[in-house]
Amino acid sequence: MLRSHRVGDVRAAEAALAATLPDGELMRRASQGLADALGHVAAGEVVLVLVGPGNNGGDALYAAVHLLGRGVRVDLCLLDPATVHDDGLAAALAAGARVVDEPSDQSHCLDAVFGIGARPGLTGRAAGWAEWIARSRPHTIAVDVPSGVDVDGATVPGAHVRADATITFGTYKNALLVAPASGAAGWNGTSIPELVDIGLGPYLPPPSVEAIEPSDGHLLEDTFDWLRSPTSHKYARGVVGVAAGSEQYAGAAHLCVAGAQAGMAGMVRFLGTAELGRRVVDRAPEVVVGRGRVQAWVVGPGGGDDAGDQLATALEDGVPVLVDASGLQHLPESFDVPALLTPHAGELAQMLGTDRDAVEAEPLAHATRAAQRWGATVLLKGARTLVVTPGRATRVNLTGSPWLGTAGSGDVLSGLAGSLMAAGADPHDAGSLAAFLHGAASVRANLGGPVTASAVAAALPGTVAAFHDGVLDVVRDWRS
Ligand SMILES: NC(=O)C1=CN([C@@H]2O[C@H](COP(=O)(O)OP(=O)(O)OC[C@H]3O[C@@H](n4cnc5c(N)ncnc54)[C@H](O)[C@@H]3O)[C@@H](O)[C@H]2O)[C@@H](O)CC1
Repeated sequence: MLRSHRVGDVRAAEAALAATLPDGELMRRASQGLADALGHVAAGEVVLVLVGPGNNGGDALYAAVHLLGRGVRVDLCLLDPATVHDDGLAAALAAGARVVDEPSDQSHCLDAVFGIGARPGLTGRAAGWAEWIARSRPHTIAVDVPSGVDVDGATVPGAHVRADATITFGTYKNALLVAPASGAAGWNGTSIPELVDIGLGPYLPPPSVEAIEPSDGHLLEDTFDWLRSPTSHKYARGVVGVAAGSEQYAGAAHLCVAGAQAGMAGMVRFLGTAELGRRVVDRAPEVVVGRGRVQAWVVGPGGGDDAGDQLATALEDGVPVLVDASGLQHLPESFDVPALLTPHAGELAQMLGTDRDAVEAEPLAHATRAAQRWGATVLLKGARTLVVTPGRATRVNLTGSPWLGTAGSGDVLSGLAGSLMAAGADPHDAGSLAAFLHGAASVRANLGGPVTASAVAAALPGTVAAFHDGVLDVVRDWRS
């Protein structure tokens, strides 16, 4: 699991660790790690270091000393010479760095304007530097975080640096994992921001945000007891009820069922019109049509006018429920059962009485508001799908690719997540595991190119197996 922490928690952990170490040792570790991570810069090349007033600038100045020692040339732009890290500057100058007034034609840039001490939004010269990066496109590495982003809220409320990569210290920060700020941290293909271990681990509290990784296949056996049982049978695995599809969106019924069949439940029960039921069974003969006992319900994908009635009926069963799409327009005041709500940004905006732009600008804040409002788990679909449950570390999904934004992929996701709930996962684990598997399946289905929702569903069983066996390979493909 990748973990990110809030600034206050990072600072407290740093203070506790620093108290056990000689003065300056933390910055020494950070700057050494930073210089090591800059191994791709060759002797003779010029790196422009944008230096702010705090320790973030100090890290970069000491890293510059290492670079200069390797024959790299270093230009320094100082935001304010009066407030720069004095000892760091003296060391860099003594090693041969040169102070320049403004950026010019350097092809490498180190953004050390602000770190975790940043107030969001750059102004004045710092904003001008961010503009220069956007215009001249030097290869830019952000130190700890890209300057100007909101580190905890993971938003980009004003001018900020857009980096090609970020090298961060001690633990991830929310802004490096969660959109939209994660876009400024410079994800490249399959890589994520690089983490330099400075020894913070034992001093960190539980994370603010976490992300499932390919090596977390143990989560399946941790979550689904019956996976370890040789006497397991279909009812032990659970039955998932799917109330999805309508005359207008008949395909949603098929796709939701396909997602549910690819999940962990032992049986799928379908509820819909007689005609839709016949069509579902024609394509998926394992499905049982009609009411009966289920361990979790999925209501709403591609639903019609009766979505409200279907949700009310499902809630009478007293089992966990996943509500998607049209079902989201009929939410009760609160839930008496574990609930997973799976809106996209537009649907979440409607639920909260705001507009889509506001949700996209602050997805973490809005998903959190909705989770608290309904006392439910909210899975906010997007390029960085969020799963938010009051009292739990938020999960952000890092698998998938832009190709996953395709008609019907949400129907597959809700079927899959409902299937995991029926099989014993709570809404938080079900939503986050489903998002992880769904994204990974899309990449496995066709790395680097388009996928259909049906192809994603077809790739799911193999993805579950590979995850369980710890042999998942490439799971993301984001090219910025
Ligand atoms: N605390 C520690 O022990 C360690 C800190 N490290 C580094 O230290 C950084 C944090 O250092 P600092 O706390 O000095 O914080 P920063 O280096 O982020 O700088 C904060 C300073 O910048 C000013 N500032 C922030 N945002 C501004 C804005 N938008 N416009 C104008 N001025 C603004 C603040 O008033 C403050 O003076 C980390 O990100 C990391 O790079 C590392 O060396 C590891 C160890």
